[in-house]
Amino acid sequence: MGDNALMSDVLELVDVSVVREGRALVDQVSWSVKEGERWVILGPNGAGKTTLLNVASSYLFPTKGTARILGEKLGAVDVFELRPRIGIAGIGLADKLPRSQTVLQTVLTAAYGMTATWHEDYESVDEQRARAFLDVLGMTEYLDRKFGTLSEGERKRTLIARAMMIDPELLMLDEPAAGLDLGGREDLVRRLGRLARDPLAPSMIMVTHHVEEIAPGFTHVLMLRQGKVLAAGPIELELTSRNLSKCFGLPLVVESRGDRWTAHGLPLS
Ligand SMILES: Nc1ncnc2c1ncn2[C@@H]1O[C@H](COP(=O)(O)OP(=O)(O)OP(=O)(O)O)[C@@H](O)[C@H]1O
Repeated sequence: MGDNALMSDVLELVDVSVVREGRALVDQVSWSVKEGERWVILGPNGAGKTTLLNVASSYLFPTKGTARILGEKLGAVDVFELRPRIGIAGIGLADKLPRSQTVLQTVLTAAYGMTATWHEDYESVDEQRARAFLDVLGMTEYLDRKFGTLSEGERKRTLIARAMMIDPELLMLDEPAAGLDLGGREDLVRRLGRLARDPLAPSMIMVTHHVEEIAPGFTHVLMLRQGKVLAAGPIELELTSRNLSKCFGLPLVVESRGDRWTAHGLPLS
């Protein structure tokens, strides 16, 4: 990473609101993500995290405000040119992918912007890349397994490899550790940590509910509550007990141990 002057904005939201049925799901959010940064979006259920991620990935237009993604202004750019530059690993995608395709095919099809069709004429260089990403995510033993037979953790790791396959400039991870058991979560956090610390890896934005899921190497946090930004900035400055308590609406203590985070509620008096 260079110094600030050298970093360009990967994402620049100015006063962005998303209003539905008279309610601001995202409320006057101003937020910028610079190249190379790794952001965590934290917030309780219904805070607007997914809505914000949908704006940041060009799938939702703000009702008010302006959004620039990878230097392009939403509304003035052809989103079909923009979207291939953004990798998204969210469990919503899993339902759209054919269950009968193998893990390798599931990742390979991403290179061609498809969810389904499988050709026999993929370039061998693409296959090598798909194998390499699956290896990074610990999926080498599952290459020939049908996607539909994978466990949730295996499916999530496959989806991250798939998102990497397009060589994205921005990688979005929507609750990648939700539903995983302790071992699965720790395995994923280790792998995400390796990715986050790789200077060649894309800028990243990860949505989560739990500070325990923040992998080492993540640099910034944005806390949302009722659609509004409560805090945004470097993790070591903003991930405080005070901010987290306000964010989740009850007294919480957050601690860092080594390069990881934990949080717990205070006992009832
Ligand atoms: N199309 C819509 N119309 C009306 N309300 C909506 C719409 N989409 C989402 N909402 C509401 O907006 C709020 C924010 O939803 P969003 O999914 O962004 O929250 P979230 O922080 O991702 O929540 P969770 O942690 O539960 O996934 C929720 O109260 C949700 O019910």
